[in-house]
Amino acid sequence: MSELPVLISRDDVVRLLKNSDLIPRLEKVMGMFSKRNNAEVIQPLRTIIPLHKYNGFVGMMPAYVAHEDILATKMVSLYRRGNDSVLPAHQATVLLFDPERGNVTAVMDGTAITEKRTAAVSAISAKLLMPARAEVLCILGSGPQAVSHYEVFTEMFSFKEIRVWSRRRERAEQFASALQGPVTVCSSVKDAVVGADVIITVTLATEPVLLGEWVKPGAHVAAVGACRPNWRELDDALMREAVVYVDSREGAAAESGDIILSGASVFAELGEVINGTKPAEREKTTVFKSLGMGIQDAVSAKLVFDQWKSQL
Ligand SMILES: NC(=O)C1=CN([C@@H]2O[C@H](COP(=O)(O)OP(=O)(O)OC[C@H]3O[C@@H](n4cnc5c(N)ncnc54)[C@H](O)[C@@H]3O)[C@@H](O)[C@H]2O)C=CC1
Ligand SMILES: O=C([O-])C1=[NH+]CCC1
Repeated sequence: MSELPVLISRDDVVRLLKNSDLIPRLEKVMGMFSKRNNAEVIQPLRTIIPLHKYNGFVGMMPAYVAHEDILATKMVSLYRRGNDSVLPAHQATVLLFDPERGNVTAVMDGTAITEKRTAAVSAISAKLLMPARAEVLCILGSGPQAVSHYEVFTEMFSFKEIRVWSRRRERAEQFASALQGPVTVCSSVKDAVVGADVIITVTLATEPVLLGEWVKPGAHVAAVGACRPNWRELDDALMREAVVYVDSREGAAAESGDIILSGASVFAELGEVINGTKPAEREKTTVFKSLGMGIQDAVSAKLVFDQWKSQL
């Protein structure tokens, strides 16, 4: 009988997963993924079980990173709940395996991993694609992803102004007052977006909230929501005008309503920019369409587990 897996809580994941360790590992694994070498990285397309009755779905995200010998699976649920629900939209668990023996070594909170690794990947996209003198950051949405994006973007960059918009103004005010630094709360998406150099969309919208006509030429958009083929956050004008980068071409073709429904073409994966095989078109308007990858969860989980063991 194998040893029982260890359980790692949300508090431990938050404490152990540092952006400074995570970001180089995410860059490395996304670069390896974009080489499409199955001997290095195996990441099947996410399997989705729709739960129409509950207005949600569960996604299964297995991945194997051969170079680091990391085998993991994340299970993540997403429910579009009513405004007054106290339950979170996303809940996730990551199983980390011993790839040699085949047993599960750790079961850990995947919700914090999802928050941190998604924001870290958006920060990598901004590092590579935002205009050279980016001064104004705009965040659309005020949920956990808005918080994790605020944290890593303020850790990595120095913006002169940070704006937030949320569908319910009181939520944007709560978001702003819970943070360390000054944030301008905006009453409309247009007010938040006009003149911004970097725009992060972290909403649960299913119709476009961000219109191309408001976006400053040369701005960078990290588009994080709208993860189903019939959901949108960005309009056709923006999708067709911008140079579009994705995390995975296969994922984007299967899951991104913003890409599928606008007919926009994908210019490159972020991993290709990291590898230097595709250019970073910084001076043009760029969209990074993020959907999330099992390999991002796998390297995050390994990092958490290694840190956790080192502190025993
Ligand atoms: N690309 C990736 O790897 C990942 C993407 N996500 C996506 O990021 C987004 C944000 O996630 P969380 O902060 O956890 O979600 P959340 O549900 O806690 O927050 C979503 C925000 O969107 C707003 N919102 C809801 N419906 C809206 C609508 N119709 N129009 C405009 N705003 C609306 C809410 O008021 C809230 O401010 C979601 O779309 C989620 O699926 C989440 C995890 C990973
Ligand atoms: O990668 C991920 O965990 C998710 N992407 C969209 C919803 C959850």
